[in-house]
Amino acid sequence: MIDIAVMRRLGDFTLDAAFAAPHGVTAIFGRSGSGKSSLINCIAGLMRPDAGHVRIGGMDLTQTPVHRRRIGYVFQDARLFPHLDVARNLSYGGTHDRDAVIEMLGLDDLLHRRPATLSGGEKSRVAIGRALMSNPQLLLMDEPLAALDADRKAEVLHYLERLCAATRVPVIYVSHAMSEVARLATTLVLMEAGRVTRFGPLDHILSDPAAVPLVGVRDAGAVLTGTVRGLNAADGLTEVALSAGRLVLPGRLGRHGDRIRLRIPAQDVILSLQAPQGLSALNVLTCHIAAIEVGHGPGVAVSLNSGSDRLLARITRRSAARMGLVVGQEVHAIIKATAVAAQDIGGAA
Ligand SMILES: Nc1ncnc2c1ncn2[C@@H]1O[C@H](COP(=O)(O)OP(=O)(O)OP(=O)(O)O)[C@@H](O)[C@H]1O
Repeated sequence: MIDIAVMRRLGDFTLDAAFAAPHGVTAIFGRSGSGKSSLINCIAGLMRPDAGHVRIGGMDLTQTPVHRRRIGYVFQDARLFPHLDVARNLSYGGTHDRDAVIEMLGLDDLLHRRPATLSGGEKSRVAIGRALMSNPQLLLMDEPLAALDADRKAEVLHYLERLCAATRVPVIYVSHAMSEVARLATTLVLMEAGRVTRFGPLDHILSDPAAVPLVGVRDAGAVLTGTVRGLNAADGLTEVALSAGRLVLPGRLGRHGDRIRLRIPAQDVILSLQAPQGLSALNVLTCHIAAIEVGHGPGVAVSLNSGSDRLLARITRRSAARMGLVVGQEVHAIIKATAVAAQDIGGAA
């Protein structure tokens, strides 16, 4: 269990953040300036909180000297030693699980290279490997993909997914990119102006219409887990089975039987009272309205039950009134296949 409550004044800014999370991957999400880095620095011991505690498995790290905290830290920039090759960079902090880490992060072919010859994505993978080989009791990652271009991001995200699914080391992952968070995390911590506004299981928060203003309307969207049922090579579409329906999505998304996670942006879900016909969209799920949350603006967030899955739709207040939407009502959710972007699809942890 991770149990954190820290207070720290920084000029005009006050960090006053508290949350608890089970082991697993905890994502700290918030916009720039919300205090994510200050919080992670307090956890790492790089910044001293004025008050509070950071308990990991019962040990209060704020009462533990930094060199005894056993924290692995991966920064935005890889911070490798330029004069050492990858093998020596990796073993700098220790050689814990060396072979497994090298295999998991695909580092075998890089061991004799110097950092200057590596791509940004390769550097990131080495930095993550180095942190793991120091045998940490907690792994902190502060926007590890922020400095990478889209292709390198996708490459490292793939390895991070494997790591997050396989490792028993609790991970705290800081990001302001919801597509990363939704693919990696089990617990979500939302931050705003130095405070934690919400924390809990990622799928609960992302399908909760009341959390939409905290997540941000553009980033709002439920995360579902489905099973790959088949790839149609002729038209390049993959069929994914959900608990009460199927989605057809573009691209090759794993192999038959794989469990995958999908993030479906709330703004890309259209609601219909009747089962639609003669529509180009391939994905229609029959749902029941679980909750309706009227925001301050023109939007309304609607959460939907489809079997045991939860979807989230964001429609205008005007549409909701015109359709007479009420809790319990049956509606049809239409999802355009291309609304689910490649970066929003990943292996299920
Ligand atoms: N040493 C300091 N003195 C004064 N203000 C500080 C100090 N360190 C951070 N701040 C302020 O605290 C706030 C939170 O900063 P922090 O870097 O923790 O945010 P963040 O959520 O990590 O942002 P980003 O995503 O841009 O990295 C900012 O307004 C920042 O200017």
